[in-house]
Amino acid sequence: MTAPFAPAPYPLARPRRLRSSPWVRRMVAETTLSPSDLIWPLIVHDGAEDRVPVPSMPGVFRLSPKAAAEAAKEAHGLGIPMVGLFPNVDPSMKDTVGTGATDPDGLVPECIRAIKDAVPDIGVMTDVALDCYTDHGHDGVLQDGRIVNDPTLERLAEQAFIHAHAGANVVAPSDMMDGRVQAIREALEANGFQDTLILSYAAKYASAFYGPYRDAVGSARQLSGDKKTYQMDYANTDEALREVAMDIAEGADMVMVKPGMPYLDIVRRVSETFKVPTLAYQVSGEYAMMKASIANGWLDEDRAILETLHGFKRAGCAGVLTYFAPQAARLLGA
Ligand SMILES: NCc1[nH]cc(CCC(=O)O)c1CC(=O)O
Ligand SMILES: [Mg+2]
Repeated sequence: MTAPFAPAPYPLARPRRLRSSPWVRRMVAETTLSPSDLIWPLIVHDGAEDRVPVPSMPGVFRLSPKAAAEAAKEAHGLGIPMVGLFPNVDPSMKDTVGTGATDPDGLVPECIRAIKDAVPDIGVMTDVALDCYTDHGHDGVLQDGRIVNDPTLERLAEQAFIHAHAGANVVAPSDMMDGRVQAIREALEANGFQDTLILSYAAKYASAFYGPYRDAVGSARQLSGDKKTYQMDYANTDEALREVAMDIAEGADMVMVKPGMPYLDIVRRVSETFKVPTLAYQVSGEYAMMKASIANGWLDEDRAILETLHGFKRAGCAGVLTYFAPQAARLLGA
C-alpha cells in the first residue's frame, strides 16, 4: 500500500538538465575566463645569463632585460594585457635604505624600457617596495629594529616616480605602509604623470605563501624576522575593507588582495563593497604547491590551473596575477 503523501517517483526540478551537454553548460555559464583576465609576473635579474631557473618555482626563470622583453612579446601575442616586474638584484647592491630602488638606471627601469621598445602596446606594472633592495629584506626603512612608516613614504614615492618616468603604466605599491598611495599619487601628479595607474596591494596579508618568491628575488636570505607589523593578520576581514577604503580615497585606481586562493572571501567582500577593479595575486607558494602535486602526478595540470583561475573570476576578480598566465592563455585557446 502506498503512503498517503508519497513523493512523485521523479523529481520535477532537475538541475542536471542544464549540465547535460557542453553547449548548454557553455550557454548558461555565469562567469568566463579569458587571457584578458591574466597578468604575468616576471622575475627579472641583473645577472649575466638570459634565463636562470628558480628551483622552488619549476617553470619560472629569472630573466635578463632582453629575455623579459621577449616574454612580454610572447604575452602580448597570447592576449595577456599586462606583465609585472619583480627584481632580483645582486646582493652587493643592497643596503639598509634600499638605495637601488630609486636608481633611474637600475634593473627595473632598464626592463621597462626594453619591454616598451619591443612591445609598446602591453601594460607594464611595477612592484613598489624596498624589500628587493634592502640588506634586511624588509619593505621599508629599518631604524632601531623597527620599520618606520613615514620615512619609507618618501622612498616609495621616488621609486614610483622613477618607474613612471621609465615608462611604467601601472605602479603597484606592495609594502603596506600607511599613506603610501597618497604619497605616490602626489608625486605622480606633481611630475606630470597624472595618467599613471596605481594598483594598490591594499589587502596584503603576512603569509607563508611568499616563500618561493623570496627565493626567486633573493630576499629570503636577508629577511630578519617577519613582516607582521605591516602586512595584515590573516584572522581579519573587516580590516581589509578599511584598508581598501583608504587606498581608494588616496587615489588608487585598482586594488589587490594577496595571497589569492586562501583569500577569495576577501576578494568577494572587497569587490561587492567597493565596485572598483579588484585583482588578486595567485602567489609563488600557491604556484609551487600546485606544481609539486602536478610533478607527482597527483593533480591534472591543465584542469587544475583553469579551475583555480576561474575561481578568482567567480569570487569577483577583474584580473589575476599568476605565474601560470602564458600556459593558461594557451589552454584558453590563445
Ligand atoms: N614587495 C614584496 C612582494 N611583492 C610580491 C611578493 C610576493 C609574490 C609571490 O609570492 O608570488 C612580495 C613578497 C613579500 O611581501 O614578502
Ligand atoms: Mg594601507
